[in-house]
Amino acid sequence: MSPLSAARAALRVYAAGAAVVLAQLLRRCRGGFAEPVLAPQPDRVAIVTGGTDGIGYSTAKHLARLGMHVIIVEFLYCDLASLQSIRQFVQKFKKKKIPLHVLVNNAGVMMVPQRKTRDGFEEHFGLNYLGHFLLTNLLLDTMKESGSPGCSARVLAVSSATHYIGELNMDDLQGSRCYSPHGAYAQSKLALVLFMYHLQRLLAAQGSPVTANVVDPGVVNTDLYKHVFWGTRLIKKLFGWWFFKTPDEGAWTSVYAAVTPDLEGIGGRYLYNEKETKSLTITYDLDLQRELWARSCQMTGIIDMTQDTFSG
Ligand SMILES: NC(=O)c1ccc[n+]([C@@H]2O[C@H](COP(=O)([O-])OP(=O)(O)OC[C@H]3O[C@@H](n4cnc5c(N)ncnc54)[C@H](O)[C@@H]3O)[C@@H](O)[C@H]2O)c1
Repeated sequence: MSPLSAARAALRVYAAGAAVVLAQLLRRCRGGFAEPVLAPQPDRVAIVTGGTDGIGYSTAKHLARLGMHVIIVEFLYCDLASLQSIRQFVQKFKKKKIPLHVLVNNAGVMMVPQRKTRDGFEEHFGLNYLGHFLLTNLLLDTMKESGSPGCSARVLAVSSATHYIGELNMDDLQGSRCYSPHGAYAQSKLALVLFMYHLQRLLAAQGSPVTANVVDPGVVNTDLYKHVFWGTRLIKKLFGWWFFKTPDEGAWTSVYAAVTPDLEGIGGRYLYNEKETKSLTITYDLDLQRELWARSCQMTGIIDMTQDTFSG
């Protein structure tokens, strides 16, 4: 990415954020956000990555209140910036011999300075996207066993409105030529959408009782903003309580998508404010979905089952 493209990416991220904040403000003036009413979920198990803070903590809390057994990644230690740590986490989880009905791929970092994960991937791409790609793939067999027709297991990925201005640079996924923290964050959130859509097609083709959807929490008052420009941090500090959603409000779309009967058997959707909405046009590009999936399999060292499923 050239310096000019990096500046353009920053402006576009701020413009996308401002548009969401404005819409949230209008909604606040018209009565605000209402907590979805959901039925108890006893005997169901969920994993929420990044469940120690912010939206993830609120998601875990709400799911636990509905009666779910919730595993918070970090309490069962998992560093999503390390492929080895993810594999160890999955091994530990599987030793528990419990089912898995809901996986919320929520953890993330935003606009961090250029740095790498333990495996040498750019941090946004490696942690926000690839870490969840590996985690999900390693847990899929358990989820397939845990779901049943009429009571599917559910995979969710927490994306963001920034995906709308994201660009997937297949020639330089690690942003090594010219790093833009804004572009890298947006790319990781775009990759998550492509991932969920492709996964859903794969699961549907296999007739698996597992669905995959994307959730967008809106702009939420959390610590995610600690690396953004100081002026933005100041605005958040002064007006965040009014402009931004609270972490509980930000979690509602995740909680809704995790348990609502309205989405039973339904996947491949982008959900915002508990409603389906369109994602960026290129996210529906099947070739791009397939290409990213294949590259991600190579990068994480897992076998690509896509060819067998779609040709068989
Ligand atoms: N806050 C917002 O306005 C907003 C908007 C759109 C999308 N999101 C997305 O929501 C998700 C949650 O963000 P948040 O706002 O609650 O931020 P947050 O900073 O409050 O929480 C992030 C969580 O991710 C965890 N995490 C970070 N690095 C990790 C690692 N290496 N391994 C395991 N866990 C790790 C942290 O421990 C923390 O629990 C993120 O994916 C973010 O991109 C947030």
